[in-house]
Amino acid sequence: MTTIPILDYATFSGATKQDFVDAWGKAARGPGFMVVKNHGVDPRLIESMFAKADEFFALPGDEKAKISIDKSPHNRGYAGTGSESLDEKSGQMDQKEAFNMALDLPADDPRVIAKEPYRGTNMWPDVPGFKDTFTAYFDQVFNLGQNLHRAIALDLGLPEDHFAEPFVDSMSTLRVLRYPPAINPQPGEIGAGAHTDYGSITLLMSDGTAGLQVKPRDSAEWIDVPAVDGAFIVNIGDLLMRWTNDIYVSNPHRVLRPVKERRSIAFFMDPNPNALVQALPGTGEEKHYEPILCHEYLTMRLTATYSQKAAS
Ligand SMILES: O=C(O)CCC(=O)C(=O)O
Ligand SMILES: [Fe+2]
Repeated sequence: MTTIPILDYATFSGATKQDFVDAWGKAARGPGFMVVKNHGVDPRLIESMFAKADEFFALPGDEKAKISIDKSPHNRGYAGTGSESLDEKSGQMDQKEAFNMALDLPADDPRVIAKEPYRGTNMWPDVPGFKDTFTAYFDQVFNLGQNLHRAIALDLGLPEDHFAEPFVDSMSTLRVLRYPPAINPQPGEIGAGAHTDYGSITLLMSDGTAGLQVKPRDSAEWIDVPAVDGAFIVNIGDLLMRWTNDIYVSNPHRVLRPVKERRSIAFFMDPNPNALVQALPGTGEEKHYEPILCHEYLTMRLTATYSQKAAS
């Protein structure tokens, strides 16, 4: 039976640094999911994130619709309940609402003017302190993610700063999610359909309400991902699986419809849109994937997620 390991980030220094790297490597090759505690992200900031997300989700529908993701070519803004299907084959729309933000570039940035993929400005709701809280959280979690990529590099026998460059001006996305409670949930009813994440790693903070499950590729069973108070759930995404030529595993996961409201904060750590993701040195002679640009891969996956709406 697969278990989701708990890693202590405080050990990633000094005499115990290699222990953390080894624990990371084992988790990344196995379930592809781990709990990371003592991560250094300010607990008061996490609390503020949930508070600001609650204020936002409580706004009237027409207020949230003003910043609809449909108006953004850059995957930003508000996605309403029933607008996404992470499991395109299920025929079910996800029962969740969400708000996304990413690197904010001014309208006169040459990359915005040139209409480079995923380069643009955020759409903010009219909630006092929302932008500052989200921006501060984005920065702290991105910093943690960069440090975790140092552990990844060491585990793969690469220079510790190997991943610094591909994450300059990254297209990482911060997303808050709210799953409304099911009045009378039926077996198999989902909040978020089975899927793998698209990027490098995801750092997820939940409010502790159960529902997230993972199905390791070698398992027929869905396993509950434990909610450890204040800790991040970190999982491997598809681009890191491609980068490591399948040494690391990006595993399918889903969220069951909760009986009480559930909120989570996902930080999808994705490289620079123009980063070329191809098998890293030392990951084997036989290449399992064609090299792909980060933005090409993301567009392919996001199009599938939203296409159900057009079809329905
Ligand atoms: O809300 C969660 O716990 C997980 C959400 C998720 O897997 C996703 O948005 O990719
Ligand atoms: Fe996910």
